Amino acid sequence: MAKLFSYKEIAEHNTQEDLWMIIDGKVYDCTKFIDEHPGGEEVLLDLGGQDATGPFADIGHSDDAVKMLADLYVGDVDQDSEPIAKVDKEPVSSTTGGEGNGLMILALLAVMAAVVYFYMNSRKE
Ligand code: HEM
Repeated sequence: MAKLFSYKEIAEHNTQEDLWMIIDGKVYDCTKFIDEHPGGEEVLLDLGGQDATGPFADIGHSDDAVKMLADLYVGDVDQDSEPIAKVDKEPVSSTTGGEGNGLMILALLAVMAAVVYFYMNSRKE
């Protein structure tokens, strides 16, 4: 039976010296392949420890590329394990962004109100 790895465990393999990724529920150790990848090492490093199913498919990799995966296979994803929240910081920054936008709209409204006020006043004179 294939060895099962939790999302958390897989996520820890995200460096140039130790790089795993998930494609179609399977776990691949791409460490030795980083230097050989025709698409460059950057894209692989960016997806280290994560699910690369979408990006891998989007490129339209050849059958040869798909066959290469067999050599890198180390096991399967434990689907019962807790998926890693993509980027923890994201909701925080988007909330801050939201607040920033709200303040910006308020400031704009205040400026517009002031402009209208002065315009009306200047017409009265
Ligand atoms: C371990 C997994 C991967 C293997 C074995 C692999 C293999 C290959 C191979 C053999 C090629 C040459 C073209 C082809 O035969 O399709 C290629 C190109 C490429 N790969 Fe990957 N790849 C992997 C993962 C990824 C991932 C996750 C990305 C993320 C975006 C990626 C992006 C690219 C790009 C941009 C090219 C260049 C395409 C071009 O210039 O036409 N690859 N890859």
